[in-house]
Amino acid sequence: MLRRSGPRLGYVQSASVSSPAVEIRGLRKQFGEVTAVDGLDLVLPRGQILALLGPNGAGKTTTVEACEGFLRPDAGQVRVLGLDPIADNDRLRARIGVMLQGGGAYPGAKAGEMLALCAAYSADPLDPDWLLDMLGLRENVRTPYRRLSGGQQQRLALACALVGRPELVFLDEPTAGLDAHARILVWELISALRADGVSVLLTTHLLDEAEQLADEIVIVDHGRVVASGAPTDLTGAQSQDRLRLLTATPIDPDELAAALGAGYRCERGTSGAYAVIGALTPRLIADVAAWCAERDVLATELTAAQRSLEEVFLNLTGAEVRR
Ligand SMILES: Nc1ncnc2c1ncn2[C@@H]1O[C@H](COP(=O)(O)OP(=O)(O)OP(=O)(O)O)[C@@H](O)[C@H]1O
Repeated sequence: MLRRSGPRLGYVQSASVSSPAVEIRGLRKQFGEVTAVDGLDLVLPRGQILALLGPNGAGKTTTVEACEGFLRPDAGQVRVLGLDPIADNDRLRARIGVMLQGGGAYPGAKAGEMLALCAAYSADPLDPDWLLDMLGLRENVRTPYRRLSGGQQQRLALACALVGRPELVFLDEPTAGLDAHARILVWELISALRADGVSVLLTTHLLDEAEQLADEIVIVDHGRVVASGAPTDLTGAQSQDRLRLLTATPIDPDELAAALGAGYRCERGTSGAYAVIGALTPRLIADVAAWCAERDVLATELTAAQRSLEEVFLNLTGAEVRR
């Protein structure tokens, strides 16, 4: 668990504020014929990390942009740090950090200059050199933005979002395109934010990222919330009632389920394994093994399996690719 480990940013946010960091009620946004967000509710309490997960086109970026004040909702209410992101935009700007894909408008500017510029907007910024060190960008201080690699640009965008000591940070796919080392660096930094009481709303396609970092995961599809909860709530709810069975030769799952009796189902998974769903008891394991033995089927694996977040996600949003 990365949480509470790693570096500290050294600016502790007060948790004793009553309004949530983000509160969205009934958000709707239409683009022509396309309903991007369709009555979405979401609450991010102060000092927590919330990960928005969803297939391509699910409405994640639209939701985040409504919070950042870049988009006017068609209906619903959005409050950020207790304020209206559009009407109170000037007051909010200094208190939130936004990680922009593409890093801003100065492709010729050097990395160090860009960060210094972002720092100049804050009354009490973090030390830019320290932040560049933290993100492994020290050697790129004099590199023009357009010459940075994709991963370096991504990390610089994160540094720009954080340098003003924001109370709340919006991170849109913060580790997209990063190599494994850089991803761990960024994960540590996000954990450090949480340890300092900073609230984080992030979107990601990486299920392990959401599982590692988030206090709360919200899965959206077709602009609506389809599931939400702590990672362990989403994956663990059914961990005690699934048996994963791998066999050397195929079996008929319906026949096995019928033999096990009422209260049991058996499904064939995509990887060739079977899942027996029902009360997980010592008797069940013995019965499944005996059923295989009677049919001369070699059971190569029999495990009390925990549903992965990926299974939960695919189950809720379907397995087909979105465009
Ligand atoms: N400015 C826009 N004009 C027209 N359609 C838009 C606009 N912005 C978003 N959409 C559409 O709204 C829907 C939701 O888009 P959004 O970018 O919010 O999804 P997303 O969940 O962030 O997707 P991805 O994971 O691919 O980034 C998509 O169908 C998208 O094409």
